[in-house]
Amino acid sequence: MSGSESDAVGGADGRRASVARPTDTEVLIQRLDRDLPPPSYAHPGDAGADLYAAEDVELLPGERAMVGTGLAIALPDGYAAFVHPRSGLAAKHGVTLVNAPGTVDAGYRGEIKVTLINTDTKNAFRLRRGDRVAQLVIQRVERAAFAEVERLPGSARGNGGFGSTGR
Ligand SMILES: O=c1ccn([C@H]2C[C@H](O)[C@@H](COP(=O)(O)OP(=O)(O)OP(=O)(O)O)O2)c(=O)[nH]1
Ligand SMILES: [Mg+2]
Repeated sequence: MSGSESDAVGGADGRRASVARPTDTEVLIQRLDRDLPPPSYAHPGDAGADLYAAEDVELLPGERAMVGTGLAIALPDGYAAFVHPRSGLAAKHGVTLVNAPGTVDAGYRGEIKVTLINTDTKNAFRLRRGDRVAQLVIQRVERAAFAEVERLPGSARGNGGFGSTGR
């Protein structure tokens, strides 16, 4: 086995149909690749909607690649989308994202891409077009008004970090 899950390209897979609810935030999507399914939540209550690979990729041990998803989106202002790894690929194959989670800005209209890396030291990983490659989490985000001061207010943690509380 190559490690590929071989989801059907363009398959009307009822199991993964996302049913929109009235409380869902509308996110406009454009399928740049019409043969791939739209992003979909596998279960009600899932935070991540699966993204599909638009191309075949083979990653040798330690190798990385930018993988297209054939998807572009327009988020409402005040939102961002985060590209997260799939835990199954990580646990079974050591395949994750170099920049996890990748940040998709609300103003970005290009194709969402996935920076896949094979961290396995022995086995190559093969992904086929149509396989689920990553998941997209949509979140509201705050914009900061950065206010410069001479001295920051004190806190219980202070400057302690990087293991300051022990193992
Ligand atoms: O995993 C990712 C991360 C980013 N992007 C896209 C959407 C995002 O809005 C844009 C820029 O991402 P980011 O700001 O993280 O990258 P950068 O290196 O700072 O590039 P830029 O100078 O274009 O901001 O690239 C993806 O498609 N996938
Ligand atoms: Mg940037």
